[in-house]
Amino acid sequence: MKIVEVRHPLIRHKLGLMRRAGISTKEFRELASEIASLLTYEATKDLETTEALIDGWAGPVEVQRIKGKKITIVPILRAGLGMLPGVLDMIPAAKVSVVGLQRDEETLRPIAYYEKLTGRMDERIALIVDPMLATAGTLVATVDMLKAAGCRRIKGLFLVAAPEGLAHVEATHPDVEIYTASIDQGLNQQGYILPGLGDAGDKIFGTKQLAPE
Ligand SMILES: O=P(O)(O)OC[C@H]1O[C@H](OP(=O)(O)OP(=O)(O)O)[C@H](O)[C@@H]1O
Ligand SMILES: O=c1cc[nH]c(=O)[nH]1
Ligand SMILES: [Mg+2]
Repeated sequence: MKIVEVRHPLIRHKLGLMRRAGISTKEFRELASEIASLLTYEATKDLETTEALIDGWAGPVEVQRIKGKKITIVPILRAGLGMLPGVLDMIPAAKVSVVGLQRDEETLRPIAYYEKLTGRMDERIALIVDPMLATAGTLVATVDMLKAAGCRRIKGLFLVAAPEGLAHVEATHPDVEIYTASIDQGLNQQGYILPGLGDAGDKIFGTKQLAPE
């Protein structure tokens, strides 16, 4: 299975800023979006291009264009919305397919509450975006939805991933590619990633903060 921890200095620096206790909503949002742009750059390195002849300023010129039906971005509500602007900065014409899932705080199982996918999913590369890959229950349920809609090429972009979640994805959907800014130490008893970022949804939306244990 392809798992890429993107260890670029800009990403490492920005992720370090995100880990500070007491970070503001504004700063957390900005950094989530900036790292999302950098992860998108890495995750789209293998897109196929095709040549086209166009009228340039000095006459005909051969240029490259991305081939085929292209990409749909799949933000997972809520927290995935925090990465969406950064991904759209890199791929402004992409269709966006939104899914909504929330983890039950007791069982840690995801509850799906929304699904609105764009057309022709079988012809697109899906770029799932979510800041956190913890147990991976949310990602596995999202991939199930996308595959049921015919999607065959799926990549996931995460700010932080836990080894337990990566093992879960590898056991269930080894064809999915994962790009993350960091593979962290692991999960605590409440299913939060350590050292992690805390509750990414709360930090992006300015709702309740996770109290330190
Ligand atoms: O890998 P998992 O164990 O499934 O956990 C990861 C999920 O948990 C968080 O969302 P949350 O359920 O808190 O929803 P929210 O985005 O609405 O806050 C996070 O944004 C992921 O979607
Ligand atoms: O560490 C975690 C795990 C799940 N969801 C979060 O927001 N943070
Ligand atoms: Mg949350």
